[in-house]
Amino acid sequence: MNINDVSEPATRMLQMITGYWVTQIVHGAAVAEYAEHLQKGPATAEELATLARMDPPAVFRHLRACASLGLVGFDGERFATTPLLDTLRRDHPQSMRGFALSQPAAGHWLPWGRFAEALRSGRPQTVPALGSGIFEYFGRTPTEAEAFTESMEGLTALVASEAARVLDTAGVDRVVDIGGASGALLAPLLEANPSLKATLFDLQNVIDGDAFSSTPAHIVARIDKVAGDFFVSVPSTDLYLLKWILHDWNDEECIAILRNCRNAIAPGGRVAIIELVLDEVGEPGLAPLMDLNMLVMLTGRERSFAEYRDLLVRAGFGDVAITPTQSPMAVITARPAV
Ligand SMILES: C[S@@+](CC[C@H](N)C(=O)[O-])C[C@H]1O[C@@H](n2cnc3c(N)ncnc32)[C@H](O)[C@@H]1O
Repeated sequence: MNINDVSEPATRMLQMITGYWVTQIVHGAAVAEYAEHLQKGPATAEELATLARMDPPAVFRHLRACASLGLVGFDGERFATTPLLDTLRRDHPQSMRGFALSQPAAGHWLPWGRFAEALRSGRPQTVPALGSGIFEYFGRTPTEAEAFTESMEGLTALVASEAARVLDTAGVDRVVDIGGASGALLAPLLEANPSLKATLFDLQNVIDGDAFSSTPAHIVARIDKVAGDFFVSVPSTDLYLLKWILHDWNDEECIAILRNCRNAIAPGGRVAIIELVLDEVGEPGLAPLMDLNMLVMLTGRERSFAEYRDLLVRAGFGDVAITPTQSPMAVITARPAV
């Protein structure tokens, strides 16, 4: 077996099996803030260890592994950043920092450590691993919760301008982002339509957190923040956004959320669901892998367009349409059935 020949099945398998090492190496780079520190110029392992308050020999070994993965460059003395490492900067336009901090942290890592049990039982592993569901866990671990909200912001940046391009808000008074986390989805919509108002709706701990960290102040001024539980009720409006909400929940829970939107929707209103949409079995892409994240973490699942349409119809909506975007996500719109 040639360990460098990725066309060899055993080599690929070895890479897959040790994939979690890479996950934690990237997590360590985010925790040590190499991307932020190296933005100012190349540095030695000792200097980076001092800045990060970490063990210098361990930091050198970490940086050597990072160099072998193409995360940093090395000139024989000092380490330098790369475009890949730059995506771990908080101010990067497509920042992956929050994702790198939150996915390999205990809230996701411990349930994923029980993956085989999720396969056996078909049930999420958050309660056995964390003692509660993930959103309750975030309620008592503010640092991890903030990293998760930041991760949602980074991933939303990949799709927000596309959502604004395909969603016509002419004549819409107010858009409500249900479970909107950092509110990053709202900014391009508000930029595109100067008369549009917006509400960010999420759990109390999220609303109290560091929302809108990357949103310009003149846009933030147009957004109300409302704390609540979408299983109880949602604010009334004429356009609801639900991005990466329904995939968290099982069919009955999704229908409960959608019925609350249906009950509160203004005449002529719409819901817009923004999700990865499952394709044929064997199609490459994020959706089949995200589906397993839902299996381990929550009661939800990824769905096909037909499955989303079925949920919407059962919750009292019709006129269901899907618009693909130039991101991995699609926008599914619906209006109350007459
Ligand atoms: C997967 S995140 C999606 C965040 C955001 N929509 C996005 O796509 O970036 C799910 C969001 O739903 C919120 N959430 C979970 N349970 C909720 C509830 N019962 N009521 C309101 N928001 C809730 C979480 O706090 C979190 O911000």
